[in-house]
Amino acid sequence: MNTVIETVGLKRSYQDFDAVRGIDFTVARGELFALLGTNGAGKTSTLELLEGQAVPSGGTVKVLGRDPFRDRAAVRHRIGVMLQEGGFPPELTVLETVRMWAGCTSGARPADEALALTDLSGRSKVRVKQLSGGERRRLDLALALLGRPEVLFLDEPTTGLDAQSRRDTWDLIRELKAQGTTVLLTTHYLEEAEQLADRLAIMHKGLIATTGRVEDVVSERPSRISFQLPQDRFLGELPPLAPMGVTRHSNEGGTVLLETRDLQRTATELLTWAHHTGVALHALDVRSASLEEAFMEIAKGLDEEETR
Ligand SMILES: Nc1ncnc2c1ncn2[C@@H]1O[C@H](COP(=O)(O)OP(=O)(O)OP(=O)(O)O)[C@@H](O)[C@H]1O
Repeated sequence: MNTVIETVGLKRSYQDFDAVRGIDFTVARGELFALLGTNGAGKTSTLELLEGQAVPSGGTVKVLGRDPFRDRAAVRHRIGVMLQEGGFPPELTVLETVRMWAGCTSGARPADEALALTDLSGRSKVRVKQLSGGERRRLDLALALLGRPEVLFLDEPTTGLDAQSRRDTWDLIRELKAQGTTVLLTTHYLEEAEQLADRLAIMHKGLIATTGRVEDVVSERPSRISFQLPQDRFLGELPPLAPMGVTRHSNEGGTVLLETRDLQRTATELLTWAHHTGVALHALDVRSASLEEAFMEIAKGLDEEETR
């Protein structure tokens, strides 16, 4: 594996508050790694350490084999950074902003190319202060792409974008990845991680709660089947639940909920039973585990552990 980003026991504290409490992860060349987490989990604090904007309080971070803070001169021109809130001079036009930035970037793409990539060509003469929130995000991205970076750091790149712009940005990120760019992004949109990420980490209160490929993180969670039995039927009439693959069950207010790690087997056996006994399962809902459920359970589970 050609490791491009590596953190070991990485920590960041603000005065006496530990925002990042020792995290380890690696990102290989050409990979897209998504950092997810609840508000205040420590994503931006981590990203800033990777970008060389701050010194860790503990542990180590390497980007392209170097310390991004100490070896800033060697690393800076090989990375692209899209901050959560880029600050631009409000009176400059979009084109002037890109040209100004290009002047400080070695080997910059032509300004027109950066604007075309981010679908801002039609807005080049508009002053920055007149852009919508979504257009500003795209201008941020255009600037991050100017130096044809090997590694791209994107902090919530599609926040504030409408559905179409979000999908266009995903296409652009996929294209950059196909060209070999390594991408680390933070996002609150779980669908974004599902669409783009090769691997992800879910952070909670300064720690990584789980990490892996999307399917691995999701497969740790159970799938669910829920339905209502007719009033003259009882849960006990079903075949034994454990051999059907059911790991947990409940029956609240007439709604039966079955959890299973073998959705196909459980659903098949349930429907076969219903067919043979002539029972109608009302409001039947069969649902695979999703990243959203994994996320919610992790956040909830860790909170419960802390309050114990
Ligand atoms: N400069 C600072 N001084 C003190 N505390 C800070 C500072 N910056 C961030 N924090 C705190 O550190 C914690 C982590 O913040 P961070 O911005 O890294 O979280 P995040 O995961 O990016 O959150 P969000 O999803 O809300 O953007 C939060 O509790 C935040 O209040």
